[in-house]
Amino acid sequence: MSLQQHWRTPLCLAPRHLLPWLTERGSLTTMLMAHFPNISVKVIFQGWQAAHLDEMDCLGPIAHQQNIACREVLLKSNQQPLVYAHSITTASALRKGFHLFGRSGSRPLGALLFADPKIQRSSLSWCCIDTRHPLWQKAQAAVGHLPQRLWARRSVFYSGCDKLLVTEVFLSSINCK
Ligand SMILES: C=C(O[C@@H]1C=C(C(=O)O)C=C[C@H]1O)C(=O)O
Repeated sequence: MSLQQHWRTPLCLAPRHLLPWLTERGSLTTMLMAHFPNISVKVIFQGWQAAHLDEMDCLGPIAHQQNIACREVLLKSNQQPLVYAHSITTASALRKGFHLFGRSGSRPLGALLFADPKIQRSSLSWCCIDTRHPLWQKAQAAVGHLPQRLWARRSVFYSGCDKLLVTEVFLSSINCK
């Protein structure tokens, strides 16, 4: 059955082994480190990019007028990619609440986000993305061959009025040990 691609997909449709990963409210990086050896962050892209249509509304109307700062990474265990992550924020947020976004480098973004008590996180939402979704296509460009459908989650981090949208796509190698 081909699931509709929308971010209100009920979790009951997700594979059981992915549920702990899809629902983790703390740092995903920290959870990966607890289950896999030698976690590293490979930065695929860090710069300005247009937001995808299904992301625009998450950042609010300001995102329709401003450039969007984007960071794409692979979280890997040794050389095995586990998660493709895509994070976006606005130019004005870069100057204020998420001024460290552009300087994370190969440090996991979560190390910055979860260290700041002023930063709050919205609820998680989930989607089973397929080859039509731009993030599936970007993950494939980064990783190579991928299953036709991948489960992803996303949430908005808030620093005051500033917003950062983080989307994490779980690659087939991740299996909650
Ligand atoms: C938000 C977190 O940071 C992780 C690391 C990211 C990065 O370095 O760009 C992006 C998303 C997350 O998978 C986390 O650890 O939960």
